[in-house]
Amino acid sequence: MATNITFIGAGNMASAIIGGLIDSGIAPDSITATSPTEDMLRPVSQRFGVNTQTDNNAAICNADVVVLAVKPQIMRDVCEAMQETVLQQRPLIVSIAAGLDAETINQWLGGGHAVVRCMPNTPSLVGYGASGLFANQAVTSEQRDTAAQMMEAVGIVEWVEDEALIDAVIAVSGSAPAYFFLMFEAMEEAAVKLGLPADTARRLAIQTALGAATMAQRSEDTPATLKQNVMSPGGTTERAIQHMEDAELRKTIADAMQACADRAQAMSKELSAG
Ligand SMILES: NC(=O)C1=CN([C@@H]2O[C@H](COP(=O)(O)OP(=O)(O)OC[C@H]3O[C@@H](n4cnc5c(N)ncnc54)[C@H](OP(=O)(O)O)[C@@H]3O)[C@@H](O)[C@H]2O)C=CC1
Ligand SMILES: O=C(O)[C@@H]1CCC=N1
Repeated sequence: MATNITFIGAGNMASAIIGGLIDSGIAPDSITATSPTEDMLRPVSQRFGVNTQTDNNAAICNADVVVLAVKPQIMRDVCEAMQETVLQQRPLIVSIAAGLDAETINQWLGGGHAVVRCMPNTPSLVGYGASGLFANQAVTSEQRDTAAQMMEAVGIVEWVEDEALIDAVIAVSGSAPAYFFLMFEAMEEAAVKLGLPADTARRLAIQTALGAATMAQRSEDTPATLKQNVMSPGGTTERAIQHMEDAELRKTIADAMQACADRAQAMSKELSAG
């Protein structure tokens, strides 16, 4: 990908995408990351060998793609401070912020910009990311390809044509690595109560999740069938699954994902109003 990419913000999510891009063979000197202090930039510079900058405007001067990777709450100030340079340079803008729609970002940058809204997740760091993408009207097909290529370098990409669906993407993949990490915590705690050493329990739980995910990905069977295949009638799994169903685990998951999407919508209203 012969493209200069600047990441505004070098925190958790930007580092995950940068790490995935470097692993996929993208040249480190085509990537620049910014942060207000050198201290925050040292880890990405040392770990990935990318260019770093504390001045956002200087960092986007030669950028083809600008990835906005700061917290949603400071995005307005960050965008407005880059407005003049972005208006001159006209890069493709890729915003990864939760709860900020493409038009709000476009307006904060002065208007008329090609904006791709992207909802990635942290497994991008290891090449197993999952990103939902939405493009505004100004994005050309070439820019669409550039955005897709960038995120495909770190995982899978799904386009949505209705921007409102990005909130569903946040619920099912953007925030979802945390759901699985919670599951690992809970399984480890429970296995320790059953007598296993914590590190053994953690390794077994994580490997099992990896195995289940790989099977689900490769198999033509549905997750429901794969689950059924583990459940011997009258056996142990049936007992565990019945317990989860009785405890309304499905409803807990559905309610949690609804709360996630609702929060994204509320953030959008709060942040675009002011
Ligand atoms: N974490 C995740 O799993 C996901 C996050 N996102 C989105 O990614 C975005 C970033 O989240 P995350 O990486 O978790 O947050 P982090 O706080 O880890 O990263 C944000 C970074 O931006 C830096 N920063 C602050 N002000 C500026 C500025 N003026 N110019 C440049 N950089 C600045 C911060 O530096 P300092 O710490 O010094 O203030 C920090 O390093 C958010 O909008 C979030 O919604 C999307 C999907 C998943
Ligand atoms: O929790 C958050 O707001 C961000 C967006 C998706 C994952 N982390």
